[in-house]
Amino acid sequence: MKNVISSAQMRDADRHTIDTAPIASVDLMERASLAFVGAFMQLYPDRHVSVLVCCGTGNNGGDGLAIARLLQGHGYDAVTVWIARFTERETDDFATNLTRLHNTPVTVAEFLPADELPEIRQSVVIDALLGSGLNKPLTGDWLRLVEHINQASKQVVAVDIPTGLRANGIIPATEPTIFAHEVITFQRPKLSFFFPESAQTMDRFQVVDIGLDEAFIEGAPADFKLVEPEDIRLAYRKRKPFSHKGTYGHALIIAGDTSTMGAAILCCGASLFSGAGLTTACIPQEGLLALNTRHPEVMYCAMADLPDLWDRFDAIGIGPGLGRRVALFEKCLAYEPKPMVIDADALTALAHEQSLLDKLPARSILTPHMKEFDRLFGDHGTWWDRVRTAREQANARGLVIVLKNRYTFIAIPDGRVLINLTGNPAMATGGMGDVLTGMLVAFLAQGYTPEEAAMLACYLHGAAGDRLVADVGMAVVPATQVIEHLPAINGML
Ligand SMILES: NC(=O)C1=CN([C@@H]2O[C@H](COP(=O)(O)OP(=O)(O)OC[C@H]3O[C@@H](n4cnc5c(N)ncnc54)[C@H](O)[C@@H]3O)[C@@H](O)[C@H]2O)[C@@H](O)CC1
Ligand SMILES: Nc1ncnc2c1ncn2[C@@H]1O[C@H](COP(=O)(O)OP(=O)(O)O)[C@@H](O)[C@H]1O
Ligand SMILES: [K+]
Repeated sequence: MKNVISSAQMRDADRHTIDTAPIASVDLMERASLAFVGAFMQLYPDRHVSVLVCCGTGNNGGDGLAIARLLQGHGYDAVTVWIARFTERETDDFATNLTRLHNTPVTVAEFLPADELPEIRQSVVIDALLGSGLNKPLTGDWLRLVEHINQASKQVVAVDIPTGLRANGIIPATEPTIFAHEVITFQRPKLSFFFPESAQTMDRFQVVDIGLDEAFIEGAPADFKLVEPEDIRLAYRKRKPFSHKGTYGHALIIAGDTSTMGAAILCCGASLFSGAGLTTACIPQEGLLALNTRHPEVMYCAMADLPDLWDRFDAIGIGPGLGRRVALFEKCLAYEPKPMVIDADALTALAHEQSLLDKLPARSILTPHMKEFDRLFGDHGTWWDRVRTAREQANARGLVIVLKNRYTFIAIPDGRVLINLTGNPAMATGGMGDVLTGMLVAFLAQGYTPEEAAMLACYLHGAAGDRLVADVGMAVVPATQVIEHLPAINGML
């Protein structure tokens, strides 16, 4: 897993790399700018595209000046630079890069406070006004310039972070920022990029390596960790030659009601395709025909038989489409504790009867989306607050809380939050959460720890959706397709 680090830690990594590599600070800026230009050229290969690079006078602006020079060197023939001289301060590396830029044909215009801003005629604006040095909301001339750029409705590519966006995940809705279509960010994504409020500021980001000392970054204390493909490869256990169905555990899915039987069937299908040795469904009897037709491999257990059969199961998933049968949930909490995934209607039951929270088996997995989370733990005005509560609750109660989102946050008992990067908006369709729950139960049944199960299920669920978009070209991914695509994921493990 990779650390997500703060701006202050990034500055430390910067300094450490300069001291130990060793590399001159201005050469590190050159490396960052080269990396930016490499990514930019992929986005805009046409050398005749007109580009306006808007620079502040700090190091983000210094990057902008180097980028303008490098683009010109690569044959981009319509590069213009604007410098916002709104303060007398400039960094040394900015000054060096300005001298270097003056030796090129790139046109440079400087603007003082209150100067009138000309119309922006270029097609693409590179935002190098302010970066991770942002220390207060934009006001005055900065705000005026940012609004001028936003109003021009051009394609905006931000250097490192959109001007005005804080890096630390706290994104006040009222703080103005530039709107960037693309962000090319250095070494690590900024924590804010994973919070839904960042959508008011940016569309997409990509990370470029600028050669900072990785060992130093990974040695820094970090509460947020990115789940990487390598983590999945290491955690995932391939099936053994002499194994049998008993090796892979027995998953019980307690789900479904008359009008929501599909949720139970999706959940069972996901368990089946995620490798549980056996899957049993505790559904209303009226759903049996559908279940047997769709997944003849899945067994059935009547509600009344649950207490007698309970010992057979290695992991329990409860909640998808459970509807009026939620009383079952309370009953199950009285049986011998088993690894458990609590979703959907079972989460709502928890919200109504908070005392049940204390009865959950240790290290249970809760899988709320935003609304379920707030019903359970109270309204939250921002995602930062919501994630903070998830951390506190996971830590205090020893739970794994899978807070579902474009980037799902997995709060684990030790206080850390794992961020899952896979998945895409084509997956924003009903039933997708039921699939995730079935996957989680299957991994628990196979003996994975709740943390491992959460990491594997979230990653593979999103990766299956990503494959369907990238390889099959689907614009919308129905949940059944994710289930059927899960075996194909095996090829990447
Ligand atoms: N590893 C790194 O940290 C590297 C950083 N580089 C670049 O350096 C940037 C950070 O540079 P700086 O620390 O010089 O800071 P910035 O260039 O982001 O900001 C410059 C200065 O503006 C002032 N300021 C902050 N918020 C303001 C506001 N709202 N209104 C008016 N003034 C404000 C602050 O005094 C700040 O130091 C990064 O974003 C990145 O682009 C790269 O050059 C290379 C490596
Ligand atoms: N825009 C998106 N990007 C990535 N993943 C998404 C997106 N929209 C939904 N998902 C994923 O799909 C699942 C939806 O879960 P949920 O809202 O509980 O669905 P349902 O209740 O319909 O089953 C979550 O795992 C979520 O992360
Ligand atoms: K910027």
